[in-house]
Amino acid sequence: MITVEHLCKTFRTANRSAGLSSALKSLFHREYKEIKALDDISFTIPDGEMVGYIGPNGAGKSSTIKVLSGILTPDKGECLINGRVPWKERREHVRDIGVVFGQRSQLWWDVPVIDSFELLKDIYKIPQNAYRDRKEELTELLKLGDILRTSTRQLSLGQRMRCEIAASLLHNPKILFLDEPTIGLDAVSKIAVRGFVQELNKKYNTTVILTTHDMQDIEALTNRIMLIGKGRLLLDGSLEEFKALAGENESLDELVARLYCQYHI
Ligand SMILES: Nc1ncnc2c1ncn2[C@@H]1O[C@H](COP(=O)(O)OP(=O)(O)OP(=O)(O)O)[C@@H](O)[C@H]1O
Repeated sequence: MITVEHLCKTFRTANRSAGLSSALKSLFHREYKEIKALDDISFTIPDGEMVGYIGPNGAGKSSTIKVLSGILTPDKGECLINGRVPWKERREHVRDIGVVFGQRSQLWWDVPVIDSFELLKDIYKIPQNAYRDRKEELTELLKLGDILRTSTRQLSLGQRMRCEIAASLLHNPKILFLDEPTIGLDAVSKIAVRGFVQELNKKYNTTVILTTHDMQDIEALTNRIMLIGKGRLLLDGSLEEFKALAGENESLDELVARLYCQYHI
């Protein structure tokens, strides 16, 4: 169970104009601007739910995932995941979660994928038998047989993403955070990733929080949508309720674009 109450996070960044004289000036006098990445966010996610967390670029989606995974400490607010505060009990918390950032890799770049898996086994202290069974299961489901001995840098994007997903699940986490998991993938790879996540949820009741700009991912995988903009949670309801907002002949992409305009986000 994930409970988030009144979460706030503000980033303070230096304002810098272009040019050498501005660079010199900024050595003596700096102006700062504040960005409210998370502005009073509250929600609850029960075990086994698949949630789509959507919003435009810069809305605060990744910041939320970072707080929930314990990477980022909020300024204010509460968050309890399976009874733990993520950023305070990180060591224990990471055993419960798997995280896939589509735009970043958690695999070691120059070594065969299987070596990354072995390292993760040691990091998560996965017992040998449990690791072997899990690796075999993931290898079969994600069709990794031919690529486990290839180094990450030599994999295609689709192959790498399947390996990333397997790596995030080796320790059998109860919660999976997927941040743009199908970005840049071809249609076949996208369908494979979606199918796998559906199976995972069905078999293990894994909670899935998916952030993406791909509304087909959202439609295929989630039963609840949360829409965030400028750090604020603007909509939270079932996929059906969300779809009902669409006008006649309006696609989900068009609906989302209209909502972004409507909310000025
Ligand atoms: N480390 C940081 N320092 C300063 N500002 C940051 C930092 N991380 C995020 N921000 C700002 O916080 C806001 C929310 O960023 P976040 O990455 O959470 O958005 P997002 O919804 O994930 O966007 P995208 O869809 O582009 O990935 C943005 O305005 C971003 O510039």
